[in-house]
Amino acid sequence: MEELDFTVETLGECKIESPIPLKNNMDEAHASFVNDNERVLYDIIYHEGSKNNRDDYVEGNLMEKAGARRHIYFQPNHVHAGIITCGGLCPGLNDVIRAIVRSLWYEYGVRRITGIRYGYQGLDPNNNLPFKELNPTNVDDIHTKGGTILGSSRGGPSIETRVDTIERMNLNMLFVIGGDGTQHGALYIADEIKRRGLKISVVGVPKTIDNDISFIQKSFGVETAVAEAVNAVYSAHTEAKGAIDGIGLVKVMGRESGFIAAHTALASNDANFVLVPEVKFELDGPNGLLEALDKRLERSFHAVILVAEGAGQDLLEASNAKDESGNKKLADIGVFLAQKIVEHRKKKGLPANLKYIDPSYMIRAAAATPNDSLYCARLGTNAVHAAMAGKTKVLISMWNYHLVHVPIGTAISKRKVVDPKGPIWKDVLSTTRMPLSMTNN
Ligand SMILES: Nc1ncnc2c1ncn2[C@@H]1O[C@H](COP(=O)(O)OP(=O)(O)OP(=O)(O)O)[C@@H](O)[C@H]1O
Ligand SMILES: O=P(O)(O)OC[C@H]1O[C@](O)(CO)[C@@H](O)[C@@H]1O
Ligand SMILES: [Mg+2]
Repeated sequence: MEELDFTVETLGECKIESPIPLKNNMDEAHASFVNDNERVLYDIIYHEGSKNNRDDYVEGNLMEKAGARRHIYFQPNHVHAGIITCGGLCPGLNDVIRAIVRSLWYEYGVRRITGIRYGYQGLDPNNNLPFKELNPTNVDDIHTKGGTILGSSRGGPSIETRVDTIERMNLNMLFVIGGDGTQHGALYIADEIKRRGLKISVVGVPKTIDNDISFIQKSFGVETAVAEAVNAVYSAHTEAKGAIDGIGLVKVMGRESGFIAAHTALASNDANFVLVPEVKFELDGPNGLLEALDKRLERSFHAVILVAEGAGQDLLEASNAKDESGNKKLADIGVFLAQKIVEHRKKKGLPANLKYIDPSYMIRAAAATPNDSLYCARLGTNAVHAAMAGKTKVLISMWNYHLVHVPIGTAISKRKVVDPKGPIWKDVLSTTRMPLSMTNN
């Protein structure tokens, strides 16, 4: 078995008794403390034939269980906590902020909580973005809204400048809510903090509708994104069925990982073609999408195509443009496909009734579904427990239905993608009955 590094870094020994049992309605029996050496198995599959399956459970493949510790590192009344949200929007950001604030305030009695505005840009003094004091009153109903009350951004100042600001603010814990880029930034910030000999805990909460961060069962926001995308596919299907040889085309986000498209296809059962970045496809020729689409229309008189934004980039004109964070700007596969399909159908003298729906930002800006809200609440609360216990360079993750600590370095070591030979893609092929010959993986 591949050996992974799940060793979590801590700032020092935990010598302070946790105040949780003293707070509010909580007694010792309900505090539900987690022993610091409790572990969750990374791999719960029994591998038949393995000489001794227990040999696989080497330390590296055990994940540290998240949760409240009986003894903590920080004295609550000395804590000044910072919260930052970075990268693209994602349903549930406000839920996580709310959970962090309430857990700090009510479970630990922390009274100094500061929101940093507009992501890492808020750590650049040149931007003059005022900090926002946070408390249970001003986060009270934010979970009912999409977006982030703190604002977000791409790009930002140098790591040194970010840490200078953190140092000037006198923070001793920073909660970093963001995607892969954000967590890269968090790791470098934590490295710089360590280099300066500061005791500041950096805890990440992985945010992404793309679901592309590794060692996380499912990122928060993904479920809401899929629910919204299903609505778009429903509309595309309805439009397609209402026209002669109607074609519904829906584009969803997914830069390098096509989970939104794959999960939406499985949830809606209305998509006939699903195009994701992980699986190359041809447009023209006997094995191309256009030919397969014609055949489908001949047979069923309507078709729905669901495409992830990162799919088919090899068919488009490459550009070297990058966004402020250094992410490659993608060409618009949705508009491209819409044009090519209409051109192709017209050239053949066939009906070209195509309706194109791009719900990308509607999906991302939606408020979290109840299940996502519940997940965010648990991630936020457990991020607080981790920080109070002096854990650093760590993300809160759900793995095998347990909340665990994953070192940020491990989580960002590889991107999670839809495996073209894995069970999710197999089910997509099976539900869509898309011709295998169309994809040349
Ligand atoms: N390699 C890196 N080193 C340091 N900081 C980075 C790095 N990549 C990104 N960041 C920082 O992280 C922030 C967010 O990154 P990015 O725009 O890539 O979004 P993300 O966190 O990946 O989220 P998403 O892709 O889901 O929108 C940026 O403001 C940038 O400052
Ligand atoms: O338009 P923006 O803000 O650059 O964001 C687009 C990107 O953000 C994401 O939604 C991730 O947050 C990607 O799926 C997408 O490529
Ligand atoms: Mg990213």
